[in-house]
Amino acid sequence: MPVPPHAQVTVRAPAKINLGLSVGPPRPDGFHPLATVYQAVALYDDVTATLREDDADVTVEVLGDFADDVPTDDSNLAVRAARLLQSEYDVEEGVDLTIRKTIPVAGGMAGGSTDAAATLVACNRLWGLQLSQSDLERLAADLGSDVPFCLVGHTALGRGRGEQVTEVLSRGTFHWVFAIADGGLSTPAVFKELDRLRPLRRVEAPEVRPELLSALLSGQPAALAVALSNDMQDAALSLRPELAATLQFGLDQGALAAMISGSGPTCLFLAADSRSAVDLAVELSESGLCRMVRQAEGPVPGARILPAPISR
Ligand SMILES: C[C@](O)(CO)[C@H](O)COP(=O)(O)OP(=O)(O)OC[C@H]1O[C@@H](n2ccc(N)nc2=O)[C@H](O)[C@@H]1O
Ligand SMILES: Nc1ncnc2c1ncn2[C@@H]1O[C@H](COP(=O)(O)OP(=O)(O)OP(=O)(O)O)[C@@H](O)[C@H]1O
Repeated sequence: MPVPPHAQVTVRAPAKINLGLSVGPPRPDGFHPLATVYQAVALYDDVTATLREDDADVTVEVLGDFADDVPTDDSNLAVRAARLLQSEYDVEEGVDLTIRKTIPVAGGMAGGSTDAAATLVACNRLWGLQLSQSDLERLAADLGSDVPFCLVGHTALGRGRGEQVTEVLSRGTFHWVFAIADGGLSTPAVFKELDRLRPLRRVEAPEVRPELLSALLSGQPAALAVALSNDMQDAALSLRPELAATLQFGLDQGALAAMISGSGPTCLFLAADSRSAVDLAVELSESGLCRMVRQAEGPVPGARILPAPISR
């Protein structure tokens, strides 16, 4: 039976990378203050929300490359996002969620966070809540530090624990290649390892490097390559030393820069142009150093509703 309009909404949700990730000493609440520059890249999960009119249940089904690694109970971040909307706005309807996953799980690319952001956008439309972008950003911050950025997308500065997001000017398009590792890394475990490796008294307040902001304004990949930084890289490499060989391989094959993505273990490479990105992706695929390789451009917008398919 055909589904009536607005009984089903699909939202496209991008992965994020951190072009700069500066981490301060832990706060009393256990979170670390950050100064980060996020960029949304064209590697997407699609979240489809289908209305349940007869009850308030929330269900989730996960399809795609990494489906087996994603929980389908109430710990799924997309389910948590739907339930948060229900409880805050006394919603009496339910939703069936389908996540088509392309973003690696526990890969340092905010896969779960972006599914949560997409679910907020989808259910806002599905349930006719008419919440503003700033309402959604407030709810997003309750779901996770990366979730507000996943709503906003493009290139943005993240402060606080990462949830305070302001857009940053960036010119042009950058070409990224991702080496996706076997298995994931737990974000809290990588923050813990970072604290173990650094003598805390000497950890300074987090800051964004001015050369990163000017490189983004210039739109020049060579300028961006020397401005990238990630304070979590040493901690991720300490937990997964074999990733150093993947980073070095990419540099040997002509990447302008190589870095761990967020908390890892995904390795990201900046290519000079789309042609070099294809060449690098082929070499990495044949290297046997990673589970799979993906290419994506950035920046791209945050979670966005896709046009409904045309039906007869
Ligand atoms: C590593 C990054 O991806 C960089 O953008 C984020 O900081 C992580 O963001 P996230 O996965 O949305 O993290 P949350 O779900 O908010 O927090 C998960 C756990 O990570 C740690 N955490 C997270 C963010 C932060 N600024 N400091 C932290 O110490 C805490 O142990 C927290 O309990
Ligand atoms: N919708 C979801 N997609 C992926 N993982 C989810 C989801 N919901 C809950 N999880 C759980 O969250 C954990 C972290 O997954 P996620 O893919 O968000 O990590 P990440 O990309 O490293 O996060 P970040 O970059 O925000 O730190 C997974 O191990 C999984 O158990």
